[in-house]
Amino acid sequence: MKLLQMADAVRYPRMTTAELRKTFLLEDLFQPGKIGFTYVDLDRTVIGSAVPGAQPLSLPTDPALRSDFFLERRELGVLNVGGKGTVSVDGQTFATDKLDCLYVGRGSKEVTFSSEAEDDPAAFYLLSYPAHAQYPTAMVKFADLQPLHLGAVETCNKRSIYKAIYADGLKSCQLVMGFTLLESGSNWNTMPPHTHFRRSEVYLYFDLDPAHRVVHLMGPPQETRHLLVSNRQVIVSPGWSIHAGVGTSRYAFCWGMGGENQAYDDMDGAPIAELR
Ligand SMILES: O=C(O)C(=O)C[C@H](O)C(=O)CO
Ligand SMILES: [Zn+2]
Repeated sequence: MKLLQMADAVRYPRMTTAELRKTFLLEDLFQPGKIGFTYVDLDRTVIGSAVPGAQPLSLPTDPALRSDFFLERRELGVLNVGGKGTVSVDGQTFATDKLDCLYVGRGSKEVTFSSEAEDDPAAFYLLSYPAHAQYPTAMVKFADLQPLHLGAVETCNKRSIYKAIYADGLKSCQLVMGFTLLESGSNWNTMPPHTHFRRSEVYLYFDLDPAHRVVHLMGPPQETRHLLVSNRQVIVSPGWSIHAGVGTSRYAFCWGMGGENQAYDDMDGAPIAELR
């Protein structure tokens, strides 16, 4: 497991492009036939991916966790952004299609991931935080999610927010997780932007053509920087940072949060005209 140490808002303005990318961007997820993780010291976030091939992949523990099994003191959100695949949790199996989301509760011991077809493998995005209590392992299908429609054609930010793990959906200790799909012709996400010092956030950009990029904006509203992000790469966004982006073509993204509260709407808006 890689260990990632976050920069703070004081050090951040003097960072080079390479330093910003090394600190806030995870570039090498979703390796075929592999499961892998990065442990971030911010909110004890663990970010990972599993792309099973012919053989299933098991959720391993790691010396960094000092636990007998991965979910001994943690909870896990799983979003399938690839082909059909199955997640098995202590003998209970969940057949997932693309955009189905699973919550795996603290205390779950044996978790395995498999693909239905090797030539169209499942791509499981994994996001985990410490958990103080056990909530039931459960899945929500994409078709059963009720989207929240935001934005407008005129501002190129028409999009649908699908909340999966949150107070009125799959229950969790601190993880809040869902994804946002942009309408054709709209390419801005989270604009106007916001911060929420009470929670850090993690964005996985996906369904982006390999030749295209998302220009992700980060930093305090009055001190922004940008990062050029490719398909299936992850941005870590501390509570002091905005997290917004504009694509050079269509994309989707999964957002997930951990921290002080689970109130999705608890955001401190940053008016566009005040951004620097
Ligand atoms: O497009 C959006 O707006 C989002 O998806 C916003 C994220 O869900 C978010 O930042 C939640 O805090
Ligand atoms: Zn946010």
